Amino acid sequence: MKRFFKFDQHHTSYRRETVAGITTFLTMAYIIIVNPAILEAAGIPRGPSTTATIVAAVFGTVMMALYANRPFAIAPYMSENAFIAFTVVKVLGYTWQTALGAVFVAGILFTVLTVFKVRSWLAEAIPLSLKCAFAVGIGLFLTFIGLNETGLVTLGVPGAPVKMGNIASPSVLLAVFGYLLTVFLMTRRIRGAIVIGIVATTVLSIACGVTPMPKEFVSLPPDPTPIVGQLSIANALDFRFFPVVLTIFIMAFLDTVGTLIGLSMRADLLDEAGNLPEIEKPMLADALATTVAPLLGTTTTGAYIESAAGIEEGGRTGFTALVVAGLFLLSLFFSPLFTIVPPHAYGIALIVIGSFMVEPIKRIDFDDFTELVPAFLTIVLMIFTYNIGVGMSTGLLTYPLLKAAAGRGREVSAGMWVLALLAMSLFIFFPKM
Ligand SMILES: Nc1nc2[nH]cnc2c(=O)[nH]1
Repeated sequence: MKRFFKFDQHHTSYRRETVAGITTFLTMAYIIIVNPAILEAAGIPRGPSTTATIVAAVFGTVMMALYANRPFAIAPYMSENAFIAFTVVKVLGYTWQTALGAVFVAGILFTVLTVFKVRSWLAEAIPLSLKCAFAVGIGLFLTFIGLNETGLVTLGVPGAPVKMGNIASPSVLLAVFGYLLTVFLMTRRIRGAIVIGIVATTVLSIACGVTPMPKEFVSLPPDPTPIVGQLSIANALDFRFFPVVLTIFIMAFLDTVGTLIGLSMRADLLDEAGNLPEIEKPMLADALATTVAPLLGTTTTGAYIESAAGIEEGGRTGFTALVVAGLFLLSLFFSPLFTIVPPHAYGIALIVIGSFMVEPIKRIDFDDFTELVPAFLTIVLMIFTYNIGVGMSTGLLTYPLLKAAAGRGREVSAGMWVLALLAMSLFIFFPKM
């Protein structure tokens, strides 16, 4: 087993990988509740949707573990479920069956492009400054999500979109306690600091009566058959639906590429040229997960930014992903237990991870405007539009344009121009709200 997962090459151990897997799982377990809750707005029934969410995560993450041997977890994307529920179904008026058809078409397209190595060719065309910006932007985006989940930052007033939360409320105080505990443990270099922080905060929260004790610990998974195989591929292929299919495709395409590169940078898995060796493998795991998810009755599924939590705990191989998949599988039967972890407990991990993920900012050339500006726009738009795809698209579009404007167009590779075109089409076709 150790040889299969190449533990020696990655200087890792069962203990470290297991702690990493538990950490990543606890950081992303919210998806078991949140994904079905969001998709209910699209009309997908919550019970079957919970089972579909878990099974999609297990499928993708097992592929990532056993085929790609990378410490990345896979689950349905939050940016995409919201886009599908609120924009495609609620605003544009399509059925969820048609929307899932679009996800399936995008998944097939991903798979074909991955098999023909087009995706890895494009990923390798991205310059180092943008790759660093992806990692930094994702880190700060995670922090922003964490600050919001813990209640430290809340929705603002007109003219000031965010404001400080109520720091006297018990849940916010618990989050502050959990955060300080976690960073203290990290300063003392204690492995598992993030898990300890999450679990200690959850236990204290239950003890203080802020989080209710679950009424039961074991439950049978809801029957998913009402939504399995209900997607409508024929409707999704209607040419009037093309902008939606393209948007789903581009958003997921850029998100996955950026996430894989950003996480790999943090895990020190990139080679000297800044590329991830055998990147086709995690990409194929991700592409197949996106293809299978709509068949199960859920939305675009891909490599999760929360995997950064396990990477911080030292997770380097597919064994970390295998632990995550195993815990997701268990959650099919123990969901009341796993889902008690409140947002003010898992949010802590997201804030902590952000502080590590900003490190590559020092590799961005601040003295060269043609490198600095696209990287800067990537980072700030990722956070302030609350959309990884928009930040990346802006960086990918402005990079070649600024190089050309500076008379340095020759520094831009062919693949980068293709990405710029893809990025531009996101802005053209992104359905207007
Ligand atoms: N990469 C990525 N990770 C996520 N984790 C939760 N939602 C998302 C998402 O939309 N993209």
